[in-house]
Amino acid sequence: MFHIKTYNQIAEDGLRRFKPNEYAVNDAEQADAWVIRSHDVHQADIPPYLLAIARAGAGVNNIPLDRLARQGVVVFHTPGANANAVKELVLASMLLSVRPILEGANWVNNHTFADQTSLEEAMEQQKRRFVGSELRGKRVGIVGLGAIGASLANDLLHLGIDVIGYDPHLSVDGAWNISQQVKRAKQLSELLADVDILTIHMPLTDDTRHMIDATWFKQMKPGATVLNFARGELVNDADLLEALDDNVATYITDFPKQVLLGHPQVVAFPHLGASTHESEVNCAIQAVDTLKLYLETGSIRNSANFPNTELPYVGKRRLAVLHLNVPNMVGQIASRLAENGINIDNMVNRSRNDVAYTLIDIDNHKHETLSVNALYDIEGVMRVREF
Ligand SMILES: NC(=O)c1ccc[n+]([C@@H]2O[C@H](COP(=O)([O-])OP(=O)(O)OC[C@H]3O[C@@H](n4cnc5c(N)ncnc54)[C@H](O)[C@@H]3O)[C@@H](O)[C@H]2O)c1
Ligand SMILES: O=C(O)[C@H](O)COP(=O)(O)O
Repeated sequence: MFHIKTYNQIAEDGLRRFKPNEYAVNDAEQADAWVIRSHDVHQADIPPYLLAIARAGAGVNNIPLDRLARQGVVVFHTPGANANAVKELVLASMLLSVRPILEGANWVNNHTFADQTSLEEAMEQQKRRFVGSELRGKRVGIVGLGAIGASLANDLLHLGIDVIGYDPHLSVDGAWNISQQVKRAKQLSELLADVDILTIHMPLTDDTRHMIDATWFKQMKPGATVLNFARGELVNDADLLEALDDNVATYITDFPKQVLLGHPQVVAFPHLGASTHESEVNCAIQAVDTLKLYLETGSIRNSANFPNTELPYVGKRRLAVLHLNVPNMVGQIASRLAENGINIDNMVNRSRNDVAYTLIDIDNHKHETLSVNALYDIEGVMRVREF
């Protein structure tokens, strides 16, 4: 029986995939794994028995990935599972940025009128205040062409928008998802100087924190809009406030900051990007499925801190070893097994940055002689599991 603890609102459709005879959800403090959304793991105590954390969502900046990797805790996330929800909110925000839709709705809802005739007269008189423009023909710059950015780029083309993208780390597979009509900026400056709307879809990391600052804003056209549905900490708020007094007309974000609240040129949503039923279900299902795969077979899919490592589970005795990515680990593991008279039937080893993972299927009938302690004795081994 595995024990699972959840943080935040995780869709029932996902949690139902934990079969009650094999998993207990939120019934014990000592959980083998957590399923979370934006829960801040940086501040959490990580118990030694915790095997994995599954983030039902894309961004993993709320999780100390490297520290957990060195503690042998595998972190999973759900790439792409909420991309459509975010894209649709970004599209809505782009429409809000060119037409004073909210202002018009607020005006009509916040007034009282003597009768229908006076309502209609007031409307006809006032509607000139709410004239906007159209998205068609505008130029949009997208920074980060991953799951959200790529899908957005393709849809914007269908709306008659000129799209230019920038992503220095774009994978070949990622590039295949993007229409050839999306222009590619080789330098960020090519994009910034030229767009009416800039939208940010890159992750928050130590390299990108506060990256969007005066050097970006100063290159932008007067009257430009900036959309940030990625993370608040990507932006230097002081520089943004100066830019709003200068050339940037509007900032629309999913990540409200105290210093920006109430600013007449800022529209902020309470982190609603992934908050659709469809996206919450997608994320929960993907998170639970990858977590179950790991807990039940040792295979790692969609991890954010360990290499993806899959070995079809054929019911043989299996060892799963999380270890540092240093020379001769596989050799030492194989020697220890040989010393115990154990024959390796199948094996896979993958590395990612400082850590690595080795999955070994061994001959069933020899298993009595095995002691995982023999593997823990190897320096650099973080965790050994047996199946
Ligand atoms: N508002 C929300 O509710 C919500 C929902 C999902 C994701 N997000 C945020 O959006 C981010 C992107 O999500 P995604 O699903 O598209 O992730 P993704 O991993 O599919 O795409 C991120 C892209 O950013 C690119 N990138 C990395 N560093 C870059 C840089 N310095 N300049 C330009 N591009 C860079 C990567 O190469 C990648 O293609 C997430 O990391 C998360 O922070 C927010
Ligand atoms: O990175 C993400 O997936 C989003 O920010 C969604 O966060 P949430 O799951 O807390 O809504």
